[in-house]
Amino acid sequence: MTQNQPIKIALAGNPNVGKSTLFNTLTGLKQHTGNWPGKTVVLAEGSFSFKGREYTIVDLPGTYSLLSTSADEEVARDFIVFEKPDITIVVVDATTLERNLNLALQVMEITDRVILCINLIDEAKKKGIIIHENIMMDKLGVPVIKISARNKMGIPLLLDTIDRMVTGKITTSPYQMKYSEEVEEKLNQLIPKVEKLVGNDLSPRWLALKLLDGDESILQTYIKRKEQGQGAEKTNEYVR
Ligand SMILES: Nc1nc2c(ncn2[C@@H]2O[C@H](COP(=O)(O)OP(=O)(O)OP(=O)(O)O)[C@@H](O)[C@H]2O)c(=O)[nH]1
Ligand SMILES: [Mg+2]
Repeated sequence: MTQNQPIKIALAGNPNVGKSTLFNTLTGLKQHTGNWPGKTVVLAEGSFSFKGREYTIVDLPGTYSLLSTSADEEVARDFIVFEKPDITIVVVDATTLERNLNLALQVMEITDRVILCINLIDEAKKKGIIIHENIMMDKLGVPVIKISARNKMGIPLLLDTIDRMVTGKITTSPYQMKYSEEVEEKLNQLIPKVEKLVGNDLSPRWLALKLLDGDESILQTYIKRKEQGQGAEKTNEYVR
């Protein structure tokens, strides 16, 4: 992250949680949004500035997981893995928080530069749902911000949190899922080998998990991109 290059932000989240609404709120762009799931199929990129810094922001397709069982999941996952956004904002629906956290935990396995954005807080209030963001923040190890993207509520705090993350005033230590003893043992054997292959390019633990799961697609993509000399700069490839 250098001073004169824009900071890259990715918006990830389940379908229909308000990612595009937040994207429009932040960028002021009039991107068309609708209330049916899976609508975002190509990546839209916008920009904004805050406290003298330029940001680019990419609206990823809505997915329930990053297991690459669908094209959308693969696009979202590959963007986070290979384009390495400086910050990934995971947008979740305050009224279906538990289900949404599945994706958040998966993102947190790939990158530690995560902000959890709990959207539709107005709907949650109507339903009497109370969310203790400080407890969540402690448990998850990343900033947790309550917003209503449509009503532009919580946006100043979100921007401030982005700024403090960029300037290193906030450091994160995302909660890492622990697996069974057997899996953890295999991971311990595999991680040093994976580290030799990918160094710091990808999270070795996450890649080792994928390999244990029988998913070699990320490693193959990594090798292919390496051969083609594609670095983290090639964002435009994904962008409309
Ligand atoms: N009540 C309420 N509705 C919201 C809020 N934010 C977004 N919505 C609505 O939620 C619906 C989905 O919003 P989108 O921004 O299209 O959601 P998305 O996550 O981009 O959806 P996909 O691209 O399909 O994954 C729209 O009808 C929005 O108006 C909010 O803060 N409160
Ligand atoms: Mg959308």
